[in-house]
Amino acid sequence: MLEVRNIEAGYGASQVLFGVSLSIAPHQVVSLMGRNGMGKSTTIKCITGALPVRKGQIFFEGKEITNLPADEIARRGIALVPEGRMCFPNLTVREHLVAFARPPANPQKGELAAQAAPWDLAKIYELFPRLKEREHHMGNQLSGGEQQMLAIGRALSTNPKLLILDEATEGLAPVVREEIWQCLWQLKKEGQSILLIDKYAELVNNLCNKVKNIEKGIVQ
Ligand SMILES: Nc1ncnc2c1ncn2[C@@H]1O[C@H](COP(=O)(O)OP(=O)(O)OP(=O)(O)O)[C@@H](O)[C@H]1O
Repeated sequence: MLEVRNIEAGYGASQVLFGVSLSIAPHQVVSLMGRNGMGKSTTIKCITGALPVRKGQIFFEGKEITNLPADEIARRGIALVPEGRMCFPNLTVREHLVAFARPPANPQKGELAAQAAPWDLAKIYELFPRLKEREHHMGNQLSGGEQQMLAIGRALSTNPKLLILDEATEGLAPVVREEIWQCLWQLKKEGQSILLIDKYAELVNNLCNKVKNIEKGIVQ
């Protein structure tokens, strides 16, 4: 469903990606692993349209999406749970989960369905009962773990075909981290396609169908 072909990218005069290739089949969970500063987040920025690709191509469901605007890439069904969560301080939990919601893919239109049952508010609350309890709290009244759950819930509310998580368990208490990993297992069970960046190698290896390593901006 996603194919990244030999992309190159960087910031100003500094080149960070020197040839990253990566593919994700429907319902696969794939991880990009690598030491700090190797270009994992930069690769994700290129896929989601936040950073221009200088060379190479990216295809999603067979169509080229290289350097399309970020909102168009999101509309095609790629949702990002960004590093740092990026919850809005002045929106309630419920508002986060309805403001960005989108209906699921329509298989009758030839679109690939992302999962068996579409994500609506009830299903997101079932996955994260804590969000239901905090439904009327503002984004800035939540703990780090709750914000992370909200960031994942918000991404799921768009019924993405591909969910991308950038360091989703970073900085969380062990018990909350465990909850997020349980959620990822649940998503895998439901057939959600996922691209995951996380530094817990053993957990990543257990969960993922495929683990790719990035070294100095190169993934082969
Ligand atoms: N906005 C930016 N402007 C300039 N350089 C940047 C920018 N963002 C990242 N870089 C640099 O690009 C390189 C790759 O960064 P990137 O965030 O992709 O690494 P990463 O593999 O995700 O590592 P980390 O785990 O530390 O986030 C690093 O050297 C970083 O300093």
